[in-house]
Formats: sequence, structure tokens, C-alpha cells
Amino acid sequence: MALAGAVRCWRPGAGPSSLQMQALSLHMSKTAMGASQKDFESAMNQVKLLKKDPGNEVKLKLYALYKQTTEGPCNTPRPGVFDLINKAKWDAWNALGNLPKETARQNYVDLVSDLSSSDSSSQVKPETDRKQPGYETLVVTSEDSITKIMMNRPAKKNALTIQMYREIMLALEAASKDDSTIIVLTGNGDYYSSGNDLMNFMNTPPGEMEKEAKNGAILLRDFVGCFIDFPKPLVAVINGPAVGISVTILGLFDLVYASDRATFHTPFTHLGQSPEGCSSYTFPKIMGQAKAAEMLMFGKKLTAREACAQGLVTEVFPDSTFQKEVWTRLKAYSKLPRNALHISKQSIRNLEKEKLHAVNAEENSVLQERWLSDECMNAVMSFFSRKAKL
Ligand SMILES: CCCCCCCCCCC/C=C/C(=O)SCCNC(=O)CCNC(=O)[C@H](O)C(C)(C)COP(=O)(O)OP(=O)(O)OC[C@H]1O[C@@H](n2cnc3c(N)ncnc32)[C@H](O)[C@@H]1OP(=O)(O)O
Repeated sequence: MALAGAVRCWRPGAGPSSLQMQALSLHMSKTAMGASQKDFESAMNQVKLLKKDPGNEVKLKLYALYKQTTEGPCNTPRPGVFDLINKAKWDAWNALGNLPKETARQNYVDLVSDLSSSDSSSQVKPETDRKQPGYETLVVTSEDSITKIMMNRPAKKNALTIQMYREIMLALEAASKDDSTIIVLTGNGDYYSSGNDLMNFMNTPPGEMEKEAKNGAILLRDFVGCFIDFPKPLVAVINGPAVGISVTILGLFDLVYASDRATFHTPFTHLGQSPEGCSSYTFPKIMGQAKAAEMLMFGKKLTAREACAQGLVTEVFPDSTFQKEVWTRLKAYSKLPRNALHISKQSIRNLEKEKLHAVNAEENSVLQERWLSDECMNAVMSFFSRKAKL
């Protein structure tokens, strides 16, 4: 319901500190002898800062008190029977009868003060307060029975460094034991992730390439292994484009929600590499042989809607409402009976576990060789010399 006057500038989302300060000053004015014009103006500003919509009944009350304070008793003709909103507003104002302007002003200030107090006590704590310590490349938070693991290198499009692979494994390990029901992986900034950080190939001392490739294959095996074995529902919230390994492991998630801005790209051949993340097994199963080949062999980039049509993505949301819609959905899911949810996941996954580990091992041994190839080295050099971009 659109209400003029007192609530016409309704704007949820202002910061808690100014809100709390104004609530306090309103509370102080409430205890004084009578509300002044300044208190009234401050209360009008305060209304705009409320985060929680107080509902139509309260908004009508605010409207009526505002009109009574500024214009006195209702003095306009009653709107027609079909003009429902204006009629409700008129009725609320008219119901105040001959209430003196000063009393209406005081009541308005008192009502806003009460609303502000309950609004600030119900506010969500800032994310920094809930952040789990110990991660440099991630932000890990837990709330509403959901643990959120957010990749946090937005300036590098959340490219995965060696440290980041390790931190994701640690965060998953911790989340498997915490009291959360659902675990989410997402990205900070405009990308979900641009996949493996190609700098991982550049830090190798001369003569140590084979050893590093072997270590890389072990790291990758363990990383993908964590997703295969993860015991709780795992949800990918794909906030933007996804590349390489950040796409392939999606076949191991339980739900994949994507913004319509997201794209899905696995350019392994262009990089002289080969599929990982169990995608050589999961993708043909999910989307059929022909579509999987187009992605994994020929590097076809899919839009979010195409990825959804092919079964890789569960649902696509408009970018403008993505976060709101997805988190509302996930909060509802997180209230489902926890043990039943976890047991269902395990019965689905247990049928495939052995096969997935075998596929993971095979993919990694092929990749270990690929990383030593000229094709792979040339592709990496060419990215850093800016000759090539995806
Ligand atoms: C010896 C063996 C050791 C092996 C250890 C391996 C461990 C496991 C390996 C698992 C196998 C995984 C495979 C994959 O994931 S393959 C996919 C790899 N990803 C890419 O090839 C993407 C490369 N990036 C791009 O093409 C573009 O950056 C992109 C299209 C993603 C975005 O382009 P845009 O123009 O919008 O932005 P910029 O290029 O300017 O990017 C901003 C800065 O971020 C840097 N960046 C982005 N992505 C990567 C990346 N994947 N690796 C390294 N750096 C990346 C980019 O260079 C910019 O940096 P600067 O601001 O410093 O220039």
C-alpha cells in the first residue's frame, strides 16, 4: 500500500549505527515533557531508516498522526468506494477526530520510537561480526543453520590459488562438523570464479616441474575428494561467470542456483589441459554425451539458461533479485529436518562414491602429464603475455 506523507519516503536498508543513535535520541525525547517540532522532524527521518516494514496497519496509523499533526482534524471529503487505498487512509485520519495537534505529534514520535527500538533489536549482525577467523582467501560465515563459504579474491575474479584450494578444504572439513544444515559455496564480486589461478604454474623453480605437477595432482585429488565425500547438502550460489574447475565440480553439488549473468566455461583444450572435477563422468551423465563433449572438448561457453536446460544448473534467477530470492529459498530449506536431509544426501551419493573416486584419480593422472606439455605451458605463457584471453 503506497502511503503519502509520513511514510512516503520509505527506504529500508540504512546503516544500524545511525538508526540506533536516532532511536536513542527519540527515546530520550519520549521521556521529556512533550514532543517538539524538532522531535517530530527527527521521527519523520527515523521512519525512512527502518529496516523492517511495519505493516499496513501501523503505516496507516503513522499517516493519520502525521496528517493530524500537520493539518489538524480530517477536513477533506471521503474518497469514493472504489478508491480503496485513499479511503483507508482517510478513515484512519478521520478516526482521530478532534485529537489536538500536540497530542498527535507526541503519539507519532512515541510510535516511531517504539518501532525503532524493535527494529534495531531485530537487525542482523553485520557480516564482519559473524565471520569465522583464520581464512585469508575466503570469508566463512554461519547463520540460520547455513554455513557460507565465499571465495574472496574479487580483484582476480576469485581465481583459485594453492592457498585457496587448501582453505576451501579446511572450511569444508569444519562445516561438515559444525551444526549447520546446508553449506553454500559462492564468490565475492562480479565473478563466481575464473578457475585455477594460472600463476600456480609460474611459481615452479627450473627443474622442479615434474615434482610440482605430482604435488599439484595430489592437491587436486584431495580437493575434489572433499566434494565427493562431503556429507551435507552442498549448494553453489553462482553469482557471476564461472570457469574451469569452478564449473566441473558443480556436478558434485546438490543444488546449483545461478544468476542470469552467470556463464559456464570449461576451456580445457584451449589451455592444453583435460577435464577434472569428475566432469568426464558427471557431465555426460547430466547432459548427455553430445552436450558434454561440446563443453569439455570444444570449450563451448554456456549461458545460465543453457546450463539450466542441460541440467547442470537447478534454477536461474534475475541478477537484480538473485541474492534475495536464493537466500530466502535456502533459509526455508535449512529448517527441514537436518538428519533426514543428510541421510537422503548420503544414500544418493553412496551409490556413486567409489566410481567418483576412481574417476578423480584417473583424471588427475592424465592432467599431471598434461601440465608438463608444451601445449599447456604455451597457453599459460600466452595468458600472462596478454596474447590470449578466454
Ligand atoms: C605445475 C603444476 C601445478 C599445478 C597446480 C594446479 C592445481 C589444480 C589445477 C586444477 C585444474 C584447473 C583447471 C582450470 O580451472 S582451467 C581454467 C583456468 N582459468 C582461466 O584460464 C581463466 C583465465 N582468465 C581469463 O581468461 C580472464 O581473466 C577472464 C575472462 C576470467 C576475465 O577477463 P577480464 O578482462 O574481465 O578480467 P581480467 O583478465 O583483467 O582479470 C582481472 C585480474 O584477474 C587476473 N585473473 C583472472 N583470472 C585469472 C586466472 N584464472 N589466473 C590468474 N589470473 C587471473 C587477471 O590476470 C587480472 O589480473 P591483473 O589485474 O593483475 O592484470
